[in-house]
This record gives sequence, structure tokens and C-alpha cells, in this order.
Amino acid sequence: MSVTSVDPRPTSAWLPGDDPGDRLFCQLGALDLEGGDRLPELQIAYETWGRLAPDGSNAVLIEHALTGDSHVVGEASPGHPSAGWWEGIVGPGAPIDTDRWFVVAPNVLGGCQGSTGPSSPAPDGEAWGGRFPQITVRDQVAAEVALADRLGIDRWAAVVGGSMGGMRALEWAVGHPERVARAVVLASTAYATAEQIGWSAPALMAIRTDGHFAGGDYYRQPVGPDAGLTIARQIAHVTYRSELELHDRFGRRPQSPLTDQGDGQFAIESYLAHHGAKLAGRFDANSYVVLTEAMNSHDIGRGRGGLRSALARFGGELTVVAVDSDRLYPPRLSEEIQAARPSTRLLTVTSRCGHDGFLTESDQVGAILAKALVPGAGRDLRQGAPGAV
Ligand SMILES: CC(=O)SCCNC(=O)CCNC(=O)[C@H](O)C(C)(C)COP(=O)(O)OP(=O)(O)OC[C@H]1O[C@@H](n2cnc3c(N)ncnc32)[C@H](O)[C@@H]1OP(=O)(O)O
Ligand SMILES: N[C@@H](CCO)C(=O)O
Repeated sequence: MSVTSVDPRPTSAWLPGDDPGDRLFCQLGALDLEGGDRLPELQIAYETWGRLAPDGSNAVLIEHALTGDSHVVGEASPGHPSAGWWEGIVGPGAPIDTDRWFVVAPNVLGGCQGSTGPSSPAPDGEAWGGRFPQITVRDQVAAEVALADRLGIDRWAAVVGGSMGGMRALEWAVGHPERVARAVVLASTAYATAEQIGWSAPALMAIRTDGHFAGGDYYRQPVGPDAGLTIARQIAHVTYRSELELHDRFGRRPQSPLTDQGDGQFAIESYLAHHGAKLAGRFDANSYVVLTEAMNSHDIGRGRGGLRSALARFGGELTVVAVDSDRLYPPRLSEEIQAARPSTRLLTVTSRCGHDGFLTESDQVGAILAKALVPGAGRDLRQGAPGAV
């Protein structure tokens, strides 16, 4: 897929809450990166819902996962080929009630849905492509700090995110504790594990060895590394679901009858082919690489004296939410955060869907978020406590 960068609206056109539910673009100047490089011009795309209170006290930041975007909820449209990825979670009367909260959802730095990433123009006017610098989760949060500054939001009432979004939510809490009242981290981790990095290795290899990858400089070619991205997504998608779910749903069932030539396809193969092709049709392979490597860089304890000391920097309310069947970000990683910071609330979502449970179990997730956003509601949120979710 060739990805074209969207022309920003005039920066004078944006105002917090001015265009609810529609994508806005903010030019934020240069960004110095953790690795020593500099992005000369940072653009962040974002959407908002609700109204910012005059004292700025009701702002909630929602952080999307690897292939998500700013479109948390809402219809599909030319700017958003898919409906929102967290339908039912944000809106008037919804768990994150926009009659009360002002919600901001940026597209992550390095992404391909409006924020600066490899498909954006470099200073020479050509897409960054393979020249795009390596970025970290801390860089992604630094970009969002610049956005918050521009929006006039000194402190988030809550920062909420799942998976890669949970990494950013935790990084916000630890890296900018004075600017976060509470954080909700779903299906995530304080650091990328060996297995997470391990699963990403063949996925990245599949993209980089695709003959159309061209070192990342494929935007002028008629065909990009779609095959590599398709394989990468297929590998990843298995890790996003549980072994039992895949067994129950697909078992050994053929998608189509086997012929004498034995060229039939298992249903699970067809399912993965579908998800792989669908991602290749909507996502940029370079962004997939850059974001995966950013996730691999994630370690909130790096340079901060380790996990316990990093978490001690955050004085706000921290809720971590594990999905019981998540094999990619298993519950032990949420438990580790809670053990290192005992005032952390640890909750569990029950799902057969594995890691994707933070997306599919919207009733449970919504109930958790509705309560987690109430100031001081922590006591009621303890697992098993009266009124707990
Ligand atoms: C914050 C973020 O993470 S944003 C990104 C989230 N969105 C995505 O990741 C998009 C990709 N989609 C997904 O990962 C998942 O669909 C989720 C998590 C969004 C939802 O999960 P579920 O509702 O359980 O969907 P499921 O995994 O069953 O997939 C359904 C799709 O598989 C297709 N499918 C199911 N069985 C088969 C099969 N045997 N052969 C081919 N296709 C199949 C369905 O037709 C359906 O297609 P569609 O999505 O194009 O309509
Ligand atoms: N389905 C999620 C999985 C990663 O959390 C995504 O594509 O972003």
C-alpha cells in the first residue's frame, strides 16, 4: 500500500473541542529524540470529544495500540476507513462520559494516520522512508507532551491505554508524574519482554526481506512490501488471541473441502490470511517496523534505577488491567507492576480472546474505566471489593 501524508489543516483552525470527533492536526516544531536524532517538524493528528473545562481539570488522554489511530469511536468515513476501535467506550453517557470528560486521542508518533512517521515528508520533500530515525516510547510520549502543551492541558485527569497504548500511559505516569492524576494501563507491561521482542523478530524480518521493501524507500513504487506486512500481521495475530479460542473456533476445520491434490486450506489459515491482508490494506509497513521497534525499546526502569524506583516517581492513582487469557502480555506482567508499587490497583478482564480482550470485552473494560476515572474510587476497584467490577 502506498501511504500519502494528509495535508494538515491550517494550524489556526484548531481549538480544543472545536471540532469534536473529527481529526485535527497540530504542527509542533522540532522534536529531539532519545537516540540523539532530531525530527525537524513534528505533526500530531488527534481527535477530541467533549469540552475542556475552563480550569482544564477534565482532560483524558486515550492512547491507541500498535495499529490503532485517533479514531477511538465514530463512523467510518473517508478519513477513517474503519469505525472506531473502542466503540461504546467514549461518548455522552458512555463509560468515558463526554458530558463530563474532554477526551483527546492522538495518532502515535511514527504512525501512519496523520502524525509524523516514515510516510511523512522529510525536509527534502520526499517521504522519510528508510531514513526515519529510530524512536522510543519515551519519544512518543514527548511528542504528546508537546501536544498537551499546545492544547493548554497542564495535567491529565487520566491517561488510558491498552497494549502499546498502555506502554505510553505508563511512560506518561512515570516520566511526567506531575501531569498525570491517574493512569489506566490495560493488557500491557512495564517493559518489553524477551518473548515479545522475540515474536517481533520474524515479523520484522518478513517485512525487511520482502523484495518490495527496498530498504524502506518504496513509496514511489507501484507495490510496497504488502506480502511482508501480511506475514508479520499473521504471526502477530496468533499471539493476540488465545490457544483455546483458536482451538474452539477453528479446530482442524478446513476452510474449503480438501481435494485429491490436498490443496485445501485450514480455517485458521484463512482467518489469518484475512487479518494479514486487511492490515496490509490499511497500514504502512515502515510504520509497523518503527512502532514495533519503539515497543521493543520500552522499559520504564531504564536509566531510572529499575522498575520499583521508576514506579515510585508516580504519586497518582494507577490501575493495571490484565486479560486472563493474554499470552503476549500475560497477567504476570501486570502483577509485577502491582508488586513493585503496592498501591496499584490490579484488575482482571475475563476473556477467551487473549490479548485482544482489551478491545473485544468492551462491557468489562467500560465498567473498569467508568470507575477508574472517578477520583478516589480506588478502594472500590480492588478485585473482589464491594462494588468492584
Ligand atoms: C487500539 C487498537 O488496537 S486499534 C487496532 C484494533 N483493530 C485491529 O487490530 C483491526 C484488526 N482486527 C482485530 O484484530 C480484531 O478483529 C478485533 C480485535 C478488532 C476484534 O476481534 P473479533 O471481534 O474477535 O474479530 P475476529 O478476530 O473474529 O475477526 C473477525 C474478522 O475475521 C473474519 N474471519 C473470521 N473467520 C474467518 C475465516 N475462517 N476465514 C477468513 N476470515 C475470517 C471475519 O469475516 C471478520 O472479518 P472483518 O473484520 O473484515 O469483518
Ligand atoms: N489488535 C491490536 C493488537 C495489538 O495490541 C492492534 O492491532 O493494535
